Amino acid sequence: MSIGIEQGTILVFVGTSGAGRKTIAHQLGKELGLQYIISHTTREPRPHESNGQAYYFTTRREFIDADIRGEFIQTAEIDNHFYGIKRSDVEAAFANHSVAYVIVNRSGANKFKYEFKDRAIRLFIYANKQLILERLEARNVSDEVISHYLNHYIEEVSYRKECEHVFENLELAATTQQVKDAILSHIPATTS
Ligand SMILES: Nc1ncnc2c1ncn2[C@@H]1O[C@H](COP(=O)(O)OP(=O)(O)OP(=O)(O)O)[C@@H](O)[C@H]1O
Ligand SMILES: Nc1nc2c(ncn2[C@@H]2O[C@H](COP(=O)(O)O)[C@@H](O)[C@H]2O)c(=O)[nH]1
Repeated sequence: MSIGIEQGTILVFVGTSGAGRKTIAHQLGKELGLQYIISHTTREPRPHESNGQAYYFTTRREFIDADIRGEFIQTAEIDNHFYGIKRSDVEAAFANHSVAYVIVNRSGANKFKYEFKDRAIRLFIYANKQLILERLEARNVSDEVISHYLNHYIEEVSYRKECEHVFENLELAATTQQVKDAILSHIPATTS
């Protein structure tokens, strides 16, 4: 069944980098049958990231050309890298799903809210800076990535007041359940 971009609901996972957005979003994506809309980026893949899974990795030239052709629904420049989600990927997601999700920063969340209005549900997930640092160090994440995460902390954390739902991710299973309950308050349990 084709829902179309005009009727689909978009879940916008936003928050402080490293707080657990990806872990929670993908877990619930699997459980609830939600379609992930993958971003395009010009940054280098990190260890364990493959093309078409975490991101579509692309060159600056390709990204700029696609942007000039008006292919992106939104773009952001973060730490000298471009990120964006293509309108065609959003349309493809809603061709056979009524609910899809994205994982973006605050400017991306604002853009989806502007485009989808009440059909955009912003789920803000955060943890305190010290906790993020400890979790990332425990996972042997590089110093460069850690400082990239923490440099944007203040800018991102202040966005929580504008979001429909806010979660502090202390205990993973409990937070995942809270996010699930919030999602199910907007959509039926079977979505695809
Ligand atoms: N409640 C939790 N307790 C301990 N570790 C957690 C918890 N939630 C997530 N983590 C771990 O924290 C790390 C960061 O999580 P994740 O990659 O999901 O964050 P993120 O917010 O999506 O970050 P980004 O998108 O900026 O990379 C992962 O190693 C994940 O397993
Ligand atoms: N506005 C957008 N933000 C995006 C997009 N894709 C990812 N992101 C956010 O960028 C930062 C950095 O991500 P990282 O993977 O390089 O650490 C993070 O907050 C992402 O959620 C996008 O298409 N648009």
